[in-house]
Amino acid sequence: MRLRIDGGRLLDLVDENLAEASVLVDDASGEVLAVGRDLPEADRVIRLAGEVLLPGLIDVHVHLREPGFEAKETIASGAAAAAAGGFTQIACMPNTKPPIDDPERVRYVLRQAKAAGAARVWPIACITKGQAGKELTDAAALKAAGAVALSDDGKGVQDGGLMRRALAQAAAAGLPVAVHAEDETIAGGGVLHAGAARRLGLPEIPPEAEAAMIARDILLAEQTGAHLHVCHVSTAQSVDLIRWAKQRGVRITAEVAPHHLLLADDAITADDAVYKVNPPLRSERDRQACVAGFLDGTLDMIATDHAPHTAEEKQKPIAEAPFGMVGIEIAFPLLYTHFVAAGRLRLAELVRRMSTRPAQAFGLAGGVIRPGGPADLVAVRLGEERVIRPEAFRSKGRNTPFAGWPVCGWPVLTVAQGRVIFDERGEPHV
Ligand SMILES: NC(=O)N[C@@H](CC(=O)O)C(=O)O
Ligand SMILES: [Zn+2]
Ligand SMILES: [Zn+2]
Repeated sequence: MRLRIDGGRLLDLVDENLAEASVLVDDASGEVLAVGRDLPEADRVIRLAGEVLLPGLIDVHVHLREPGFEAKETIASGAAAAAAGGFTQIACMPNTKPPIDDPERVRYVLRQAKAAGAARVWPIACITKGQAGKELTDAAALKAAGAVALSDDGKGVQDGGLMRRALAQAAAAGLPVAVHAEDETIAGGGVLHAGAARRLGLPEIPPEAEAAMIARDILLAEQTGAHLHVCHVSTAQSVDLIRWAKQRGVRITAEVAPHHLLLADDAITADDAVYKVNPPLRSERDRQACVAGFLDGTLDMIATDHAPHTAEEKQKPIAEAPFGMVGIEIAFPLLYTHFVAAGRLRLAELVRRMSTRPAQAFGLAGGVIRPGGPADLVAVRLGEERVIRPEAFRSKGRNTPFAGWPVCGWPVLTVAQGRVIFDERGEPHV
């Protein structure tokens, strides 16, 4: 079926202009057939009201919780939440039960994702069997089954010698290694950054727990030639180390989560586990260093680290509740509002950091709307302000500290592989 989308304003990522243009897509090939004015007839026409058309967003770090933790999220609910957030492709972390550490489990994730029919899902497989940090998985076999990266996300690989062999094997297989950098001997069972930890009388996670492991992995990536992808960067030291690694020519990419750009530990004034996340919300100085690193490109891309948990789990005190925040349905509006509308970043640059760059780093097609490219796009209403209401999320997870924040830039139509996967048009609220 050929679908034509009229009435939108297309963002050109080269000259950064917005121009009225139609897009003709085909769900048989999943490709864009044509872009421009006076396009040919289609089987179905969607008429937009001047919304801005962007390439589908791509999030390389989400937790879909299936198999094993379906009360938190399923592949179907997470992929639908992604579509509502304007994401057409997501890569999911393997810290499920059982963990995704063999080819059959990779294929299981792909099958469930296909059946869900929402955002496309790319499985990330474990670095070590069972994420136990003892024995390596088979990188080549995992890649052949469809894994796009390796990660033991949720914890760091504590054994440096094992990590060195993991990077060598991943380099040979052609897979990036996405690291959750956390030295457990430094983190020592902490739960919050120093300021909030002191106020609430809880143990801290020192920033060195993250930065020390990033330093180790940079040196190992340089030595093995592997592509090191650093997850959820949260400290000033980490940003400096990644900047240094890039100057040395190390193959490294890094992501930062919206919550680490927009919140610091001074937001935590009570024992409320909605603020509990790993790595923790850091100092205001760390937050500003992450913002500077994001703006100057040291931190290449946004990834949400969408980490759904049940209300019951998050009602526990900080000491006992699980780490994690959801974010995939609100990432674009939050960043559009606080960076683009605030005049700190151009729209085209935000789109590169949420679509083009993640696609390049993980070897995915997409990140640009062009004939012959994947028919993945999102229409957003830049001017319409709405308040974040977790109860309206498609995700099963409601655990976000951004509830009640007024933001604009909401996605209203998401198309993936030429098929509508989210449509919430209707009258603009303003
Ligand atoms: N980020 C989190 O706080 N939690 C993640 C694990 C992780 O990303 O390390 C989770 O799986 O819940
Ligand atoms: Zn992590
Ligand atoms: Zn994660």
